[in-house]
Amino acid sequence: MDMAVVEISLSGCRGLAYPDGTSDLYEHKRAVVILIAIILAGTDTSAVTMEWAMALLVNHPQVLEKARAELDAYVGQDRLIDESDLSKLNYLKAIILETFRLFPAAPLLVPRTPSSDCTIGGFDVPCDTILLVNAWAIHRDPKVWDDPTNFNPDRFKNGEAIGHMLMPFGMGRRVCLGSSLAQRVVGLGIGSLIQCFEWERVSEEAVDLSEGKGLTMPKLEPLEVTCKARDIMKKILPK
Ligand code: HEM
Repeated sequence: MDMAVVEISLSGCRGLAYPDGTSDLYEHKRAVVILIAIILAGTDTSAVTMEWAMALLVNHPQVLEKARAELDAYVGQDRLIDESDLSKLNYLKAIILETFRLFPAAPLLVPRTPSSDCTIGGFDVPCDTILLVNAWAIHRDPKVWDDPTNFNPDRFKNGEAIGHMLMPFGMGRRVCLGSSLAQRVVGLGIGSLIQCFEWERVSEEAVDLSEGKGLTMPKLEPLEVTCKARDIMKKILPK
């Protein structure tokens, strides 16, 4: 298909315009729906994950310190973390995996319906039953994880997720198509926050990690923290 111009307007569809002057309203609608799905599925999920990661880090200053040391060793204080650095930052990757484990942004994944009668885990499931996969519970199952409620990035050696029990992006045919982008966005976001600022809780009390309600899983109380710019900020901000 030739390149086409998608014109999105609040008032509705204007058509998908091809270079040869033709247009296609149906294709246009499909393109808009896909774009909206990507924006909806891709923004809040990543933002919520970064908030959980920061909440966990200020509650575990020794983990934050170790992540800062890794960033200072591999990236330094003269330039901002870049996408190409992420593959070397194993501890940062482990922090993000551990955040995904404890607080998956889509805890029930996306509902499934079997197209024929089947058996799942010993249960007879009739065709068209709506099934929910509770990734949140699987991620905290003591049969699968040691000390499951403890935030311990070291369980992901070399920043690698082992096995199939970590499923923040779902699994199978309908797996999240933005998972690679999301891991980079969250990695760069959290990495630059750690590199550029010193973070602390607003009080001695640990940040409350209760979950709120929502399509994605937000913190019940929005995160409040204090931050102080590190020296790198003087170098990277325009004079
Ligand atoms: C931390 C960030 C993200 C998390 C935790 C996340 C999680 C998920 C999960 C659990 C699913 C359902 C998969 C399943 O049921 O097997 C999903 C689907 C999807 N995600 Fe993500 N996602 C994230 C970021 C993104 C981004 C950045 C994009 C796009 C740019 C995106 C686009 C989508 C789309 C389009 C689907 C539907 C796929 C389908 O039904 O075929 N997601 N995501």
